[in-house]
Amino acid sequence: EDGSKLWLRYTPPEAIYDFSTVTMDETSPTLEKALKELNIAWQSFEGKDIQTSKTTDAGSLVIGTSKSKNITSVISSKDFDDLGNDGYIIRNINKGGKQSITIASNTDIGVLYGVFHFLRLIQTNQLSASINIVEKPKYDIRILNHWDNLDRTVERGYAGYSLWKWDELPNTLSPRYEAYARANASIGINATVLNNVNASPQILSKEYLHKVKALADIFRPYGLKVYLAVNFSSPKELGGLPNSDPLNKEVIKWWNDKAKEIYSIIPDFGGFLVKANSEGLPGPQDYGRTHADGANMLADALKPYNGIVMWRAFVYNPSNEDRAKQAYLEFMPLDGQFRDNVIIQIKNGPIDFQPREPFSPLFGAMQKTPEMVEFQITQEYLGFSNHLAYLAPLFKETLDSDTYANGKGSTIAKITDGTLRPHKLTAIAAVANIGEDTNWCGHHFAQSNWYAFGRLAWDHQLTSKQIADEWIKMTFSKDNGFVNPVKDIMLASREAVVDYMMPMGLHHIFAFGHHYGPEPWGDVPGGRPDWMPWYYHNADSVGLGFDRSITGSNAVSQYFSPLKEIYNDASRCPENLLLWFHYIPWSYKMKNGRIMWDELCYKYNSGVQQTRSFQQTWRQMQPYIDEQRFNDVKSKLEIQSQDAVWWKDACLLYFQTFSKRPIPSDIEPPVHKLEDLKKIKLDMKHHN
Ligand SMILES: CO[C@H]1[C@H](O)[C@@H](O)[C@H](O)O[C@@H]1C(=O)O
Repeated sequence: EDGSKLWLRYTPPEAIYDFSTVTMDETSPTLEKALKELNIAWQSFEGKDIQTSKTTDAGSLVIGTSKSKNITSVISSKDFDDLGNDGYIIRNINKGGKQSITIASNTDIGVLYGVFHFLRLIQTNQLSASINIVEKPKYDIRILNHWDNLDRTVERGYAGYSLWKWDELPNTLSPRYEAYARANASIGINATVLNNVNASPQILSKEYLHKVKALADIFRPYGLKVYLAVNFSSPKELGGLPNSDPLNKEVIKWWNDKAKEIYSIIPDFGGFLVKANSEGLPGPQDYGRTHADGANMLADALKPYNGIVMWRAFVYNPSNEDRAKQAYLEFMPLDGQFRDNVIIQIKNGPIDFQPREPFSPLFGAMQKTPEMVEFQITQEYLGFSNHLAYLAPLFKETLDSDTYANGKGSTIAKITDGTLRPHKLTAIAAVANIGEDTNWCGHHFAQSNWYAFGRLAWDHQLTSKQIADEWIKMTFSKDNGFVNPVKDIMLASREAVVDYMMPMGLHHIFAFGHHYGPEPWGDVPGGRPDWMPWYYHNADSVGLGFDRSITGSNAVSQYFSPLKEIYNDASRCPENLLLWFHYIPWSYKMKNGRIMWDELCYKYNSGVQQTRSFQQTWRQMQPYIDEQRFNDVKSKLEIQSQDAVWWKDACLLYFQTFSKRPIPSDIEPPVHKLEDLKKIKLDMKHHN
């Protein structure tokens, strides 16, 4: 039992609904996958293949689209009006005294999603006799971003090499390609960007497009569309043109021709994801043009084929006095200038996937431009694949944040899912944590973040608890003795990471480059200030934190009222963001009466204690699961708790050189010396 089966284990549940015969009177590659899935489950539950029949008398499970006679004879056509492309109905229908469950959709992919939902209900013991479910996704495009390079290294990937074996494609096809598509379909993910946003121009070469086509062909029956990240300089680098200026006619023609070529090879190609003028990558600004000029040129090339452009807002610049302000400053003036097949892809926070950030103030601010969230599933800043950090609470914290853009209740979820702004395009993205490792994600619990992203992209109203509950039951065990304590670990885990790494709004005090361990003292004389930890923490003899108030960088003014006033006022600012928005004296009184320095010590300590309690709980879980996964998780939790101590010691000992105050006597005293911690950077390599 190695974890390779993800949440698709189909261990026999308490009660099995009889679907030994499935009725279906249509066929398509996707419907065949639906039958195949039912068969995998039935094999696992009962050790037998399912039978299929074309008429409803035979089976107790009927599946099909609104074109199926079996379906239209029991479900009225108006029930399909509201389902869109991906929605479905699962209904128990009593016909002449005979019960049968019907799974129906406008499309075959909707049927497949319905089948996965039905199987999830069985596996989690939730299928009821009176079932009547109508579901459709909140977002049209539910997309993974792979940061996979063509040499198969993965930027910020901690689960081995890339799944895509470019050297073997298109002739040799790994079975994992289908397994990947199937896993995505099971949670409603319907799109994927195959390559890194730091994109090689080579991906658009004819040779690579044929490799991409091979993957697209495997993914298609599972409803998974392929997109590519493109390098803005491709016309120059790949096409040999003198420049890649988006207003140059030759450049425009190059992209038009390229789009035509792509669609002749992959007719349902999704579109482009672009990182431009960010971290040294080329972009329209190289030619004095704007993000809108660049995005629109690509959008025009893709438009005839219904392709879209996801243009990233991840930009920052050392000349700005506050990195957190840059995206807003660059993009707000362009609101209203983008084509209708462009969507702006914004990281959840204004800096960079930190354990906790406030939401990016761009959300809701661009009134005329569709916006989408980019989350990071891969744990670049949350302990890689070594630390257990269940991210649904982080994702939901962003989605549930009220921007006040259209008055109270303008949550990021409602801004981006079309509820408040009827944009043509709605989408949600996350940077994948998937690699070649047998268990896909490096840590068994990291699979839950892939799962949670898919589930929330489908329905952001689901709670973190519900998602954890179903994931645990399908992945490990349905026994409450296991489910409840493990769910508690998961639900507490992200906050524990915040506590032992960067509590109270601290951010970006990571070690240079690898972003695993702490390096609050880090400095490169003459280096870029916005890459230096001191730029973010500002520790000195008086206090700690980044002053983003009106009298500081004034980043607070990028938020709508009343948030800007709340964030601006240290006494009203949520304490978990205090040092994000304010520079606070060490002796400042917190709401609980402690001074800021003491509170910082208690927070770091609490993070460490939580990792210890995770270990304790996990040790009791041995009877419930297989040896291998039990031990894998046990040793990872050990690493996590050692790392937590390292973080606490490094940050407290370093900040103490400024605060000059004692560490409260009732917390664990540091076991390291600051000089030693400074000598050895905490790197994941330590543990291998
Ligand atoms: C793909 O590059 C990444 C880079 O590795 C990462 O450290 C930073 O978080 O963000 C960049 C981005 O999102 O573009």
